[in-house]
Amino acid sequence: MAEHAVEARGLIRTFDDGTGIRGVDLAVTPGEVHALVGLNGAGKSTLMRLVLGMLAPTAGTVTIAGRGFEQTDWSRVGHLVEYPLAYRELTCRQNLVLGARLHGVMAEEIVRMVDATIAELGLSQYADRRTGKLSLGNRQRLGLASALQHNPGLIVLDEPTNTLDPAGVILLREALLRRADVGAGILVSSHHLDEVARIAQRISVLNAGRIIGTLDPRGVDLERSFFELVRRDDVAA
Ligand SMILES: Nc1ncnc2c1ncn2[C@@H]1O[C@H](COP(=O)(O)OP(=O)(O)OP(=O)(O)O)[C@@H](O)[C@H]1O
Repeated sequence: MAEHAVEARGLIRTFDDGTGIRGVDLAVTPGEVHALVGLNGAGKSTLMRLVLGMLAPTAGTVTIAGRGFEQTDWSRVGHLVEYPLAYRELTCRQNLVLGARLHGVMAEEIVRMVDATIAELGLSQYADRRTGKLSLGNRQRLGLASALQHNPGLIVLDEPTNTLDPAGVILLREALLRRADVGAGILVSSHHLDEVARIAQRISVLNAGRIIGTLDPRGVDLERSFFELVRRDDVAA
């Protein structure tokens, strides 16, 4: 069986107030878009940070392409969790070149790759503008470009459509589907059920730190199914 792009087993990380992640198993297969949905505070960002090794688990394991963190090839991972990391005084293009170097992209590949991603995310007219002068949405597009440009095998994005305009949402959707088509495994969190239903093969519902069920992306009235799952879980708790 092909190995997972990422696999988490028995992940636990609770905070002092008792919230956090309370035992999660999760896998993303190559070529799959796996969406995580949940209410504010359900634990989506915490889970993504655990999956990326940005936060240490109290218990559980994560493997990326079959390897533990120590052996992970981080040049094959792209992520945007929390806010886009970019130097304000550098231009969009300069930030992307730097990101490409950090991801180990070969020098002769960088210009072509950066130009392609700038066009892909609709940043051409801002390419030479200082990042500090970009609007919030264009800074988000830059963060996404940096996460995607090196065509990673694993992509992890936390609420990537935040601050994007409708054109940006479509560009992102197409960019993700293109990468999934060539085998990337994509883990993406969102509050927009309709949007994730367009791209995800699997939608996992997170509530109070646990995965409580899945939604069928082709199902009708996803909102109702989502709230029903959450309500039942809250009542059981
Ligand atoms: N570093 C931290 N220290 C203490 N508590 C934390 C920390 N990070 C997250 N939490 C708590 O863990 C819970 C889950 O937060 P998290 O940000 O993962 O939720 P989320 O599902 O991403 O929410 P949202 O949709 O609002 O972004 C919250 O109650 C939050 O206050």
